[in-house]
Parts: sequence; structure tokens; C-alpha cells
Amino acid sequence: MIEVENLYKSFGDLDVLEDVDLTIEDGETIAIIGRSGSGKSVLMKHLVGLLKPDKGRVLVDDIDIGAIPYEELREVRKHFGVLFQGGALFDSMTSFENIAFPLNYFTSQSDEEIRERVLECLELVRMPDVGPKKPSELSGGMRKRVALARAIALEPRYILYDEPTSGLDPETSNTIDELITQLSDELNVTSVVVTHDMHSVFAIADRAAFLHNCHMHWVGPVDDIHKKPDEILDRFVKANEYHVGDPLRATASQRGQV
Ligand SMILES: Nc1ncnc2c1ncn2[C@@H]1O[C@H](COP(=O)(O)OP(=O)(O)OP(=O)(O)O)[C@@H](O)[C@H]1O
Repeated sequence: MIEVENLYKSFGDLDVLEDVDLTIEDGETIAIIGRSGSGKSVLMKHLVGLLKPDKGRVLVDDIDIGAIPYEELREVRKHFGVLFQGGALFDSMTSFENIAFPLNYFTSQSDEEIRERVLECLELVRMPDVGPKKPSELSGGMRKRVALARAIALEPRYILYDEPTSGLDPETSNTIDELITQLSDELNVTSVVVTHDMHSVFAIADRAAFLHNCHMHWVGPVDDIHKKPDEILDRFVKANEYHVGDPLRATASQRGQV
């Protein structure tokens, strides 16, 4: 479980998060939503200790990650897989080497064990044959899937996704959404998805957490987004769900493509 308590964060004069509380339950998929610049990525970075709160705490399995030395934080981070916005793959390495990287860095597994795990991860993202390919030889959606394979290599308990569908066409976005759901079910992980893609939110998330004006304005089951209207949330949702009816999104979902 991750608990964010009374979190404040500013950069110079810019207040980004004020008095933010959020509890992320084990096994759920929660979407962090909000306008561009509302602090979604800043909040996500606090969950894994990449940023430290000015005030407040982030507890991961009861450990206050802002108050522990780096060596202990490194141990906590082993439980996290992070899919960064651009994928953040190493361009000079093959897909195989990218996925093997955290295994080489964090574990003392043999070359054979690492090879098996890399192939397993490629299988999980349904791209068993791309190991020898470099990121530059792959499409945007394929790069995200390789990055996802790398994020799950250490068998994380938590996967953090930063805008996983941004920059992808609707059909590829569906593929990524379906993969997020599949991994959540098969690996029984807790997933935190930063996004403003409301189609994704309704497709994959159990709950949504809406940041607005530095505050956690609304948190609840996605089913309640329309049932229990909140004027500000409603405005945000309407502005961002224009492509929900996109036939490509619908078609790929119905086909169940991954
Ligand atoms: N390291 C930093 N130093 C200074 N300002 C920062 C830093 N990180 C984020 N910010 C600022 O904090 C604000 C929130 O940024 P953040 O990236 O969390 O927004 P976001 O909600 O994820 O937006 P988007 O949807 O556009 O990605 C922005 O104004 C950003 O410029």
C-alpha cells in the first residue's frame, strides 16, 4: 500500500502540490488525472522517492521513503517498475540489453537466468522476437512495450506509468491499455497511471484521483465520475473524452488486440 499524507511541494515560487492525501490500495489500478501542469508527474515522482516532499510523507508499505537513507530507498525502489513518458530506453542497446539492464544492476543472477527472465518479459508484452532490435528500429508503440518489459523485469509490486498512451495512435493506445490490464491481472501488481486520456481511464482504472489547483480535488471509483457529478471534474472529463467515441479505439478494444 502507498499512502501520501499531507504532501506539499513547490519549486521556487511555484506551488505545485498542497496538502495532498492519497491512499493507493494493493492490487488496484488508479489513474492520476488533471490538466497539463497540475502536478501529476510531480506526485508520481514522490511515490518512488525521485522527489522529496517539502512537507508531508509518502509511506510505501509503512516505510516513510522521504526519511530513509539512499541505500534503503534503493531497496524500496526494487519493488517499483516505472514506465517513463518517452520510454527512456538506452538507444545504443538492443531491446534485450535494455530489459536485462535492471537485472544486471540490481541482482546477482547468472547470464542464463537473466536471459530466461528477459525472454519471459518479452513474451508478457507479446513481442517475443524483438530482443535483437535497437529502439530506433521499433515503432513508438513497440518501444513502449519494450520499456514496459524492462519495467516488469524485477517482478515489481508497483508499476507507475507516466502518460503511457501519449503520442500513440488510437489503435496502439488500445494495445497499451489492454497490456496494462493484462499485466495488472496476471502479475497482480498495483498500477498507478498518470494520464489525461479519459478513454484509458475508463478502460483500465478502478479509481481516479483528480488534481486541480494544487489540491487533490476528487478521488473515487471511475464509475462515480459520471454518477456523482462534480462541476470541475465534469468540465475536465468532457474536455478530455472527445475521442472516447473514436471508432479506431472502439474497434481495437472490441477485437481485444494486444
Ligand atoms: N524539477 C522541477 N523544477 C521546477 N519546476 C518543476 C519541476 N518539475 C515540475 N515542475 C513544474 O511543476 C508543474 C507540474 O509539473 P508536472 O510535470 O507534474 O505536470 P503534469 O500534471 O504531469 O503535466 P503534463 O500533463 O503536461 O505532463 C509544472 O509547472 C512544471 O513546470
